[in-house]
Amino acid sequence: MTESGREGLAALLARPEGALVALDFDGTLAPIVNDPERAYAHPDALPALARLAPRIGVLAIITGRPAEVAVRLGGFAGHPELAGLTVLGAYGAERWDAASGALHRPPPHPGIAAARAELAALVERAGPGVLLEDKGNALAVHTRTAPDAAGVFAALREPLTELAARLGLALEPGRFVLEVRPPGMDKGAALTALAREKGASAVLYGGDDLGDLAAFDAVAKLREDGVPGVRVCSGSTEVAELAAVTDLTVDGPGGIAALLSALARSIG
Ligand SMILES: O=P(O)(O)OC[C@H]1O[C@H](O[C@H]2O[C@H](CO)[C@@H](O)[C@H](O)[C@H]2O)[C@H](O)[C@@H](O)[C@@H]1O
Repeated sequence: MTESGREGLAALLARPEGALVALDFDGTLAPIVNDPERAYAHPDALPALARLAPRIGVLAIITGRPAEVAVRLGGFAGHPELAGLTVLGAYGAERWDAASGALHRPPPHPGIAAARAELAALVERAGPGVLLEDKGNALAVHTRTAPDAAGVFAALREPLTELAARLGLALEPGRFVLEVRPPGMDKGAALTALAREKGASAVLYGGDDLGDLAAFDAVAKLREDGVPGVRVCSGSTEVAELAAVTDLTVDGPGGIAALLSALARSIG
């Protein structure tokens, strides 16, 4: 644990009713699997979240998934303990609040329809094991199940970067995934806005992938602005570099669930 992380954690435990705990979904609450449609939350995640939520100010999920997909795969709806949960989907462009059940979803970016048509052909040509995940307002090309997952990922990066730029979209690289999505929002902006909205006195953010870097940067910026925070890496061999920019590394989604349970026990 870094010194700043220690301070962030101490502030969270000293005044848990003012704390914001925000977590990524895939790779942090849900183990990574081959089929994105079957990426369910770790069995210990929901009980840990349910124990922690009533003991802190705000619990949030900030994910690249559409908000309603994260709610479904996480099993987050209909739990009295999670009545205050907020899920920010599509890197913060979408919002679902458990309290009201309301879902805010912006209209699709005009470039997405054109990207959809082009990507279908590109994925077809890329060979076996390359999958297209259609998220409505974003398109993710997965190479995890290709025979040469890393090679295909590297080969697709340039054409997808070019396609995204041409259509006014952004390219979001992740764990064997290249996502084409609307620009203008990231997890850092989403986390900062939520922290300000809720008047958070301390922040904890946990994530596992490159898309979480903006949120880790946001925690560092909040710290400079006087809001203590702690950055937790859900560790993996796939994104080993993340440990260098976080305060604490735990062993994947199981480690995250154990940390959340330990926080709930410490708060009492
Ligand atoms: O922001 P996140 O919640 O971490 O979502 C990021 C992307 O996660 C998903 O892909 C990743 O998980 C899949 C299921 O375990 C795995 O097969 C894939 O290799 C990973 O990259 C999701 O499918 C994407 O849409 C998200 O953007």
